[in-house]
Amino acid sequence: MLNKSIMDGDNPDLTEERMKGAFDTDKMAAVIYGSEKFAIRRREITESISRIPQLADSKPFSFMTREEKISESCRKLSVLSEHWNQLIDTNNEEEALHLYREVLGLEGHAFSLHETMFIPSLVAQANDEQQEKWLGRAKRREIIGCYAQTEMGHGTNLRALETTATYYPSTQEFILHTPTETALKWWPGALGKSSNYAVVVADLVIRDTHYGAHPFMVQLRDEKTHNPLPGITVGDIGPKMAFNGADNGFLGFNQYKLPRDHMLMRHSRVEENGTYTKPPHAKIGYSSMVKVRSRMAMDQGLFMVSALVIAVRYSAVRRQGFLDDKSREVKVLDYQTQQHRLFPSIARAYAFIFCGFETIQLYDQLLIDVKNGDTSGMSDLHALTSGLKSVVTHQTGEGIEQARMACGGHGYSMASYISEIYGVAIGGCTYEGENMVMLLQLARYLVKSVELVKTGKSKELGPMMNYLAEPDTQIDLTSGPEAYVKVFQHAARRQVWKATDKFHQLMESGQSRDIAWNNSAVELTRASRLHTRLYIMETFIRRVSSISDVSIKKVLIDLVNVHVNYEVLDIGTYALEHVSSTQLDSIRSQLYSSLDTLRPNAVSLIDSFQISDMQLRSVLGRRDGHVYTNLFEWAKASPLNQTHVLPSVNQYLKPMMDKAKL
Ligand SMILES: CCCCCCCC/C=C\CCCCCC(=O)SCCNC(=O)CCNC(=O)[C@H](O)C(C)(C)COP(=O)(O)OP(=O)(O)OC[C@H]1O[C@@H](n2cnc3c(N)ncnc32)[C@H](O)[C@@H]1OP(=O)(O)O
Ligand SMILES: Cc1cc2nc3c(=O)[nH]c(=O)nc-3n(C[C@H](O)[C@H](O)[C@H](O)COP(=O)(O)OP(=O)(O)OC[C@H]3O[C@@H](n4cnc5c(N)ncnc54)[C@H](O)[C@@H]3O)c2cc1C
Repeated sequence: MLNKSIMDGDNPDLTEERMKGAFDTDKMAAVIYGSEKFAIRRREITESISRIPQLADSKPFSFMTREEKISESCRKLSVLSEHWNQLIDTNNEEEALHLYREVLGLEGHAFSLHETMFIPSLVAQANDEQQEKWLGRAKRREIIGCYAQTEMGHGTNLRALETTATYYPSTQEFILHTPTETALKWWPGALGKSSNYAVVVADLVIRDTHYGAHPFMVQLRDEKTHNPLPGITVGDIGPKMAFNGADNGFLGFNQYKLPRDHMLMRHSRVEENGTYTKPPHAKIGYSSMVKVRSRMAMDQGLFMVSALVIAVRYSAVRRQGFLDDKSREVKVLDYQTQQHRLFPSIARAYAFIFCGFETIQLYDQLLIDVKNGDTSGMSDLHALTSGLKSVVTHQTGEGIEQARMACGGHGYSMASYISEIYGVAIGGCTYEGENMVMLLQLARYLVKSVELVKTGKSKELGPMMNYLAEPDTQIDLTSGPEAYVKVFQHAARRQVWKATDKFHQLMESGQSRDIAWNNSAVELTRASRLHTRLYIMETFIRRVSSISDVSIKKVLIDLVNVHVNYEVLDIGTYALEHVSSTQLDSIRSQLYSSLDTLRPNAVSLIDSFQISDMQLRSVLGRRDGHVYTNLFEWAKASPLNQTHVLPSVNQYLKPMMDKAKL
């Protein structure tokens, strides 16, 4: 059996799809998740969870209030606490994240930021003694932490954060203070009600000198009563577009005293007498953000996959309209428009996940290098992850929204759960640096790279930048995916140079650097996007070329073909400089035939992600494909259907109708 999801009693339309798949889904899972070992561990963890009934949702999530969602996730966390060690290797971050996704889903919970930013901040920023004191406690979950940086008035411009941490040598303490309303910390996940500790980012002040944003370990609540400590104002910021299982919070300090050794001092130090030692790299304190950005291609890829699992499975059981055979309606997955809506996103999701593996490894390596005193890789990774987080979050949002529309009316129902996936994923366009701002961070790096080429220093170009120094060449589009890489290189190079030239010309015309930058910003963001999409394409092709299993490689090459054709057409306006409109027509034909080629493997390609029904929380995306019966059951469970006559009918509608009858 090639597709391991085939089960007796499943919807025959889905079974038929799974029989058509030309590759082994377990083998594909090993490729997706980086190793056979981890793919097996994922399945084992999912299987073990299913044997603990208390970890199941106590009722459909979509019918829960915000308070119920928060209470439900806390209940499950307490059940999990009895099983951590038997379920996962607690030192393995990927296993922990898989466990969280399976049991708690994506709407957030008390530990939302604990694993993703609080512990990583301690790992990267705390010195050995501080790690000794707090890291073990955090890992054992004796304390719950979050990452409190953004303020009501400033998120993007970290240099303008208003919260101060003023050091007094006489008492060897910092005083944390919130000088204005806009200085209130605002947004941190799990801050409002759950966390009792936070890594707080504040402006370090010593003897009236401001040293800028630095991280501090701060206790917020009493460990026995969970009440806020004196001098601390903390609470929930209210409901959000999605992610409402998380208590994103506000936080204010009123002259709150903090011992000297609570500043995280791996890289910068304040001595007892107030002497300040600066870090080896000015932006080293930003590392927790780079850590999350380096994960975002993977995490967003998985968000997009969840929506695609739902849309592709549903499209294989939804029958509507006719093609040749007028005796039976077709699966909507057979329509070219449906395939065009979904398959390029499947390709992007695979590509994002392969990029994600690469950037996660790059971050882990950087962490080791920085510990050994080598900060030289920081700029490269900052530039790469800034562009990548911006492109993947935007394209993931587009892909999920198309997946929702591909499910027709039922996609709009919470029964599909796609709107929740969209709401959570789209937050990624904003958190960890607003997308435009991060594209402009990459643009700084691109402009500097062009300046190196212009001044004859091409040898100093960073990784992935050599193409900026290369001349345009003839492109032979029949020579395979590499030709499409060339098209992207041409388009990205041209746009990067064009934007840089514009910026330089504006400065030469007398504009200040900042004004010239602002007046070139749209062109600069375009350059960043093209450069990043080139990186994604190259990584995808490189990863697929490295695969040895013949059947897996074949279907992934089909997927690469969908990707490269779609991507080049999508940047048609830039590509036109290098590709004729006749060539674009031929790319269009190739795209349509590559959709056709991929069609028999569509369900197996998304089954390979092995996302459980528990995690998916979608009636439309059920693995067994029994959509209609369960849709009716789901609707019957609506709180509105627990009584025939609602109180509001008796109170308002009936009297109104009765009055109208008189
Ligand atoms: C459990 C399952 C997991 C799945 C996921 C579930 C979903 C999770 C849901 C929710 C999680 C939410 C987590 C979100 C948490 C947050 O949002 S935390 C807050 C994040 N905040 C930001 O990202 C703020 C963005 N702003 C910045 O990063 C900076 O202000 C800035 C980089 C935009 C500017 O910094 P500034 O200090 O003003 O520097 P510049 O003058 O612009 O640049 C000077 C040079 O420094 C270089 N640089 C900047 N940053 C870095 C860095 N990190 N590393 C290396 N270098 C850096 C910059 O490129 C400049 O270099 P040049 O001078 O050479 O050009
Ligand atoms: C779901 C979610 C979870 C979050 N979790 C956390 C958390 O755990 N901890 C935490 O500290 N924070 C958290 N945040 C806050 C988040 O990091 C910030 O909202 C984010 O960094 C954007 O900053 P901002 O809100 O100040 O946006 P703004 O900077 O105010 O953005 C508004 C507009 O201004 C534009 N803009 C701003 N500056 C520039 C510029 N220099 N050039 C061009 N355009 C510019 C932006 O592009 C955008 O269009 C979270 C946010 C969300 C939505």
